[in-house]
Amino acid sequence: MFLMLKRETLQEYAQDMKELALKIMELIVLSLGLSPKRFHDFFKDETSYIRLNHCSPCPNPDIVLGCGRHKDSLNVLGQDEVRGLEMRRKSDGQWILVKPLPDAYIINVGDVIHVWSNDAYESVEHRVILNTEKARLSYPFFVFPAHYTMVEPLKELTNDQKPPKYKPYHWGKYLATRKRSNFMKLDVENIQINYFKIN
Ligand SMILES: O=C(O)CCC(=O)C(=O)O
Ligand SMILES: [Fe+2]
Repeated sequence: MFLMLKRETLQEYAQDMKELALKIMELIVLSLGLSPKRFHDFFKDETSYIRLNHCSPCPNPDIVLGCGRHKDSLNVLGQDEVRGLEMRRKSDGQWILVKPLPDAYIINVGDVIHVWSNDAYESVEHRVILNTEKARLSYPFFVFPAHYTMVEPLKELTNDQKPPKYKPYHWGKYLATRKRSNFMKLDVENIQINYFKIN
């Protein structure tokens, strides 16, 4: 399959996605009882991007994944009509197939909001399984803070009764470490926010 996309089209799409993602973050922040612009400074030098995932049909979907299990930072995920995305249900660890809905995005809250909110919001583990007959396309927009951002529970949300549940971590270093791990195909662990969890 060939995908012909003009640079301007993707730039325009990215701009719209960024506005949508920031709007969603404002709603999340409001729900935490903070000022809607509380997260904005983290994104002054944002490092957001679009990923285009194309999975060809596969005769042996039992032995290979389109995308191994992982968690992300906040992303707005568009997908075509081919099923493949699975989310891990927390209660029993089962993988649940996400039915694609026409004209709907999936909002993945992701790790950074998980940590900023000190566990009020939770990042969900997911993976992509392959289809025997059909190719599949997905196009998540990841809204990433500046590389120099220290990610840690927001001070306003922690106190002596509710201590921070994560140690601060450097976003750029975290990303670099993840990129070096095997993120792609194997059912193996890669670095996750629980590495910074305070016991
Ligand atoms: O293809 C999908 O539906 C999800 C892809 C994904 O999880 C990712 O690119 O991080
Ligand atoms: Fe993902």
